[in-house]
Amino acid sequence: MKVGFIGGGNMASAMIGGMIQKGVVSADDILVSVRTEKSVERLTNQFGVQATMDNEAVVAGSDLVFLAVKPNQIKNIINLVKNFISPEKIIVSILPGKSLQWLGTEIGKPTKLIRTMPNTPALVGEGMTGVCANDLVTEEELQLVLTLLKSFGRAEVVPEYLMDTVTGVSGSSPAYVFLFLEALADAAVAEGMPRKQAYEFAAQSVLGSAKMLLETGMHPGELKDMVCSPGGTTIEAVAVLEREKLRSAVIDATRACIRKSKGVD
Ligand SMILES: NC(=O)C1=CN([C@@H]2O[C@H](COP(=O)(O)OP(=O)(O)OC[C@H]3O[C@@H](n4cnc5c(N)ncnc54)[C@H](O)[C@@H]3O)[C@@H](O)[C@H]2O)C=CC1
Ligand SMILES: O=C(O)[C@@H]1CCC=N1
Repeated sequence: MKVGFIGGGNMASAMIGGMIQKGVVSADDILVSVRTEKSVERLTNQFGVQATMDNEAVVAGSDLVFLAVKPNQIKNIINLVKNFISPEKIIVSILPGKSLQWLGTEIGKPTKLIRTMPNTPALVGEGMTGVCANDLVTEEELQLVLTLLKSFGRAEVVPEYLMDTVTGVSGSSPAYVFLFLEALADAAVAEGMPRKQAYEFAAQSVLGSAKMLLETGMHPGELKDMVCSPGGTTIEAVAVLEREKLRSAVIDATRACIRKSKGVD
């Protein structure tokens, strides 16, 4: 199977890297179109894929095509390539805010469409992708796409009305987590820890905490309580985070992201 990507930026590169590393698609079977010669060179050197500036050639030559450009480019791209989209090809969007119906209308003919929202931890095999499909996609085809997406992390089917929520809770959230990690490390640096070591201690702590939540099935409040010794150090930090409204800030920020995803034009 030939897998195409229109757009080879941050997100597509993370997905391509993950797929090749896991061996679900070989680099020879991946075609990518980008806007500049420099990007063609980067993708060829980095992954050994076939990179080009010819979007039509990528659609014509692929069985499955990921649309991985920015939302403001997608109308133009669809106009350029729609004549090369045939009924047996599967089109997989990774764009926020663009519904299956919107994509179908732009393409202008019955097309197998899958809408996804991945995230950049795909680059290290720990992505999280939300997925929904239109009714022209068979169960077998959906499973095939899930296999591709699971090569770089977890992937789950969700109803389409939750896709903007997926943008907020996992698509965009690595950025919020990196802000938190940077601040955590800054505090350690302020107390004299070398920067590199501070990132290692902070990142491994967040990684381990996330793993505990996923693997123990325990409530996050219970896991937090396990860390807070009575009269101890942790509860002092928790009290400051509560006073500074960390949780409200995260809820408000995530909902702002979801609102933006709903309103993408
Ligand atoms: N970066 C992220 O964490 C995530 C991004 N997304 C979505 O993925 C899409 C791509 O985002 P990024 O990779 O971050 O953006 P990016 O700016 O890194 O990449 C965009 C890519 O599109 C290509 N491109 C632009 N115009 C083109 C054209 N006319 N023909 C062919 N290629 C063209 C560029 O060469 C570039 O490779 C966006 O819709 C974004 O919302 C979804 C989930 C996570
Ligand atoms: O910021 C963005 O628009 C994209 C969508 C999810 C993550 N990055």
